[in-house]
Amino acid sequence: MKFTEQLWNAALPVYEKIQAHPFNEELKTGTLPVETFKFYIYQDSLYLADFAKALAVAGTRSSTREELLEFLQFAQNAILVERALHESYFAAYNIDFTSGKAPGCFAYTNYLLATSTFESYEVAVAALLPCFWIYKRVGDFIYANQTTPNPYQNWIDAYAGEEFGVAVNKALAICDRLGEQASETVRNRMVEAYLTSSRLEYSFWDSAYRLESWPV
Ligand SMILES: Cc1ncc(C[n+]2csc(CCO)c2C)c(N)n1
Repeated sequence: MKFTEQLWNAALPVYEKIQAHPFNEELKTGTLPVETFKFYIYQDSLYLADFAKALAVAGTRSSTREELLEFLQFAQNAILVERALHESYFAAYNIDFTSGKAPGCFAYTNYLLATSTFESYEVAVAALLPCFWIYKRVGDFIYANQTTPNPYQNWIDAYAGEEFGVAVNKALAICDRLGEQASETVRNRMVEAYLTSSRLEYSFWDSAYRLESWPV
């Protein structure tokens, strides 16, 4: 069994909860309230800026130039996606939030930044993988089962698209190589990191669905 298949199995219960979460269910049927989508887009733009930094930092810790280049390309792409969000959705929906990161976004971005900086390269890669893989699987699921016409079509298309699929496969190949070469101890830490990020992916959607704010 490939190492990434082990990761998938370890976090399968979390993935199933993500796929069935009312945020994704309502995105699929097009019934998600627009205020919720706006809140999510705003949080995602804050997420992507830090995610790009975490990818770049993880890349600097790789042992090959090929992987450094791939991570820098992922990072560049995350910034371009963030810019596209601003140019399309922020303008179309008149988004002008100033509230900053909600707790769900804060927890996830800080986990990724800390892990990519202070953990081993292997563990950092495992922590970054759910951002790619879970999004791809959720995107494909929603794309295949969506109600059309759907007000969130552009968003759905981006994550079910061919281009994003290529990036996901590259991230998977890197993680498989690292997992196969790692010791048992490192592999266990990679599983733990993958699981934590999967839980934080869930929390991110749940936070947006609840329009989460700080209790104080
Ligand atoms: C919370 C959250 N998690 C994952 C993604 C997906 N994503 C956006 S850009 C990118 C990689 C670019 O190379 C990935 C995987 C997201 N948008 N928001």
